[in-house]
Amino acid sequence: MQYKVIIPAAGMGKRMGYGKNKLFIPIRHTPIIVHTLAIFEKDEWCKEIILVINEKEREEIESLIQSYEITKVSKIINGGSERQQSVYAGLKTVNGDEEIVLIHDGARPMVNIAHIRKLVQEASLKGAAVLGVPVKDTIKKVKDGIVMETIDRATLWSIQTPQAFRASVIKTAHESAEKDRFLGTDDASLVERIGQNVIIIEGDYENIKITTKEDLFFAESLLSKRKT
Ligand SMILES: Nc1ccn([C@@H]2O[C@H](COP(=O)(O)OP(=O)(O)OP(=O)(O)O)[C@@H](O)[C@H]2O)c(=O)n1
Ligand SMILES: C[C@](O)(CO)[C@H](O)COP(=O)(O)O
Repeated sequence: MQYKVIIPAAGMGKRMGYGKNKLFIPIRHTPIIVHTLAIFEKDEWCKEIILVINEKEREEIESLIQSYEITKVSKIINGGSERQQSVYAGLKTVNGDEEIVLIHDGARPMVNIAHIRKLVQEASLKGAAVLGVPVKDTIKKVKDGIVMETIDRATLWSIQTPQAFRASVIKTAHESAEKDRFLGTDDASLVERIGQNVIIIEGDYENIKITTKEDLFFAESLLSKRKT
């Protein structure tokens, strides 16, 4: 079983406050984006990486790909101002309709290959599948600083990437979202809105998205543990 992966890496890392794209921050002397790319370089089921970048960072990215010998990067596409636009730019380069396409944040360098493969198998059967973990905290709806509602935690999952789709499903979903000017925070929400079921595959709590500086400490200790 094989898949292609689109890796959006064109963000600005504003919440990290690093002053440039957080994906260049080194963890154990290797940039975050390289850790992420290396996972798919290693997975034999992955046949192609489509990397979506900020055009101003092309030279830096190409140099990293060369020096770390990431051979599966077939295309380096310029992204947009929103994550969804970046993903769609990468998706437009995918021709087949039946192939399995994964979309994985460049900011998630610790995803487990076994979970990726479960996603691929589920997406090939059902058309759409995402990784997630049950929420550990109590979640409440708040308005103007006042708690409006406590949501039943048994129904809540924290959704991650990769998100895996049959190419025809995710292409239709992005086309529909663009036509309707709908902006979602993940790709699965675009698929849900066109009436396609999305299957949850339980992942693990190590697959964090590196977003704020506290996440760097967690990532550093996890990657150190894995290397020992
Ligand atoms: N216009 C954008 C915005 C985000 N991303 C990518 O989507 C992933 C998830 O986005 P996020 O964690 O929000 O990254 P940033 O947008 O860089 O962070 P911030 O919102 O703090 O600026 C990241 O790998 C990021 O590089 C992208 O390709 N294009
Ligand atoms: C796609 C995602 O990682 C799923 O949790 C998340 O929605 C990305 O959000 P961001 O604000 O673009 O990082």
